[in-house]
Amino acid sequence: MVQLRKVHGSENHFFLLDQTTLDQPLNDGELAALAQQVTNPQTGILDGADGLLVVNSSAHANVLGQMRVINADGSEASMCGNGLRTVSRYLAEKNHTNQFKVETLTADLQVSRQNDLAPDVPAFSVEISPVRFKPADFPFTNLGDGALIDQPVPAFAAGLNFTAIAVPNPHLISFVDEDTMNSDILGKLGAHLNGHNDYFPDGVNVSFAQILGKNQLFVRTYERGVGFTNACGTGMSATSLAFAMTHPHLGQFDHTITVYNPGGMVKTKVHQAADRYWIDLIGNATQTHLIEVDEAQLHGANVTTETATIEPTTEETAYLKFVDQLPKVSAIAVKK
Ligand SMILES: N[C@H](CCC[C@H](N)C(=O)O)C(=O)O
Repeated sequence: MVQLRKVHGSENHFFLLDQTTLDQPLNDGELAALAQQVTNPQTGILDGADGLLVVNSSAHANVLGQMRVINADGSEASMCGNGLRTVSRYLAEKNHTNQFKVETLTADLQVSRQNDLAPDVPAFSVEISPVRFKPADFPFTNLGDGALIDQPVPAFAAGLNFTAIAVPNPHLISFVDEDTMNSDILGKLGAHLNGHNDYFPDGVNVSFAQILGKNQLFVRTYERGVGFTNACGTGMSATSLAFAMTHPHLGQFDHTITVYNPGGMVKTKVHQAADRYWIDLIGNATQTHLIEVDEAQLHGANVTTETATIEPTTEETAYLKFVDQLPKVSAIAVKK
């Protein structure tokens, strides 16, 4: 029997699998098949999830593990901000330490345990980088041959400006008013740019942001490979950087930015040094269920209520209590 965990950052839900506990790690095809099966509300368990976080060993110095991210549709992403917080907590508790690095597809990222956000609501800070802007980094086409920063793109939506930032997974961001936030524009644009389109051949995470005040945002994201999620960590991080770059009198570098989302709230801090940017993403790392299943069922993409034993923790109740005491900033409800 091996252990699987159900975890979330701001109600962006994942199953977490530590492959170092397996006799035989899953190959890439098996990982994609398992992600699609177990995250599907119909075929999986616990109302499904937004993706699968895979922990492997790392040979890099001062690095406690490697994180891979498989979206619900089986596609692999280079980064996952909410997921990295939960992987960091898992590795911190497994190795009895609170500050270290985690290897991701393009960089070893600094992570550290933070004070609990509330009783039984553990929190971590994770580095989001590298940050890129060139069309080839997404990739995107037909939007000019330089960075896309605060530009109108009528083909996407009339009257909106867009910014493209890769962290390093690809993000398209627009600052919008409340009516636009509550309209179907984000869902339609997200579906279009993640289907057959002339701009983002590999898809893109699309975020709409409302500016609530100085260093305060509400962000909603239509994620590549998933659709609407309650929060997207890299999306909120990229949006915070776009905020500081395009609204410098409201979004400040090196200041804490509070980012509300349909699943709760995180904090970000955007930094700029000579030739690079990076973002700190701080928020909950909640573990809602411990799951026991035979390794063979993982290889066979067959984790169901028949094959797995599922134990809830007390942390979801604690997290919802934390969310209840937050200011009500949006009518957009949590997606189950
Ligand atoms: N859907 C994303 C990966 C998950 C990122 C998101 N869940 C986060 O917390 O950053 C992509 O394909 O780039």
